[in-house]
Amino acid sequence: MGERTVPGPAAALELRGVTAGYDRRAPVLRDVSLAVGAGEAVGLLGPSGCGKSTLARVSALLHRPYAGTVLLGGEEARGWRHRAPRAQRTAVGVVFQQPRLAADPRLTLAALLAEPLRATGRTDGIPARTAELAEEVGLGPELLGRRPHEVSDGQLQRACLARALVLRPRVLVCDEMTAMLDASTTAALVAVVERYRAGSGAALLAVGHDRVLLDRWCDRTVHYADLVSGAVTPGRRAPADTPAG
Ligand SMILES: Nc1ncnc2c1ncn2[C@@H]1O[C@H](COP(=O)(O)OP(=O)(O)OP(=O)(O)O)[C@@H](O)[C@H]1O
Repeated sequence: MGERTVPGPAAALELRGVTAGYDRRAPVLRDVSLAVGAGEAVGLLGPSGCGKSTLARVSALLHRPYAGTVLLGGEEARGWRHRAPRAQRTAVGVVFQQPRLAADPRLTLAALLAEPLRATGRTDGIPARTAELAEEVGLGPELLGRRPHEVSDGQLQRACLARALVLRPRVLVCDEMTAMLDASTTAALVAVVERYRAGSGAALLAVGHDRVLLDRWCDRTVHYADLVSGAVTPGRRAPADTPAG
């Protein structure tokens, strides 16, 4: 009798042979593969301009690759940006480096937090959910009525993180989330992410330049160069990173 193959648990996020960029003739990502296991935290290092943010955007279904496959919980992505099925779009939360580019300047922080709830028709209990999240990320209630230009970068990034968590994603992508922040705000936001992961079992892909932070924060740290043409095996450590950017 032939040996039975028992399938392993599906990765929370997987990129298989992804080629992507902004010009088909010169893609930024070429045949890149990466798997982030369910509940796993993976740090991604790499020199400035190598394509980490592009990879983060592909992972969050915000940028359509030219070739290759993105899987969420073992299911192939079936669309990109607003064409992604709602269940897949909401399975990934993303936080970018620059909150001022990511946040709509016309919205109050309360409206910013509630936006994904409204967009997905989950309008019941919005004030309670936004208050709960604001407290979780350390945003005082007096800040919720302010607009982005009336708060600090750190406060706005706390709001962006809360917004990324409001739909309780299975995967969180943090693209240099703390690069603009001081040490205490960095520690506070990392703690928020870790509390969320401990409570939800969500996976994390944390892109950054700070090797010490990523090593401390994540289960493993991979280097972008190791992702090209072949998956990184769990447990493999990245070689020393050259600080860049
Ligand atoms: N919207 C865009 N249009 C054209 N080219 C772009 C665009 N965004 C990024 N690029 C280019 O794609 C390449 C990879 O950029 P990306 O932002 O993914 O790199 P990165 O590794 O995140 O860099 P950094 O560490 O400096 O943030 C760069 O050469 C960049 O100039």
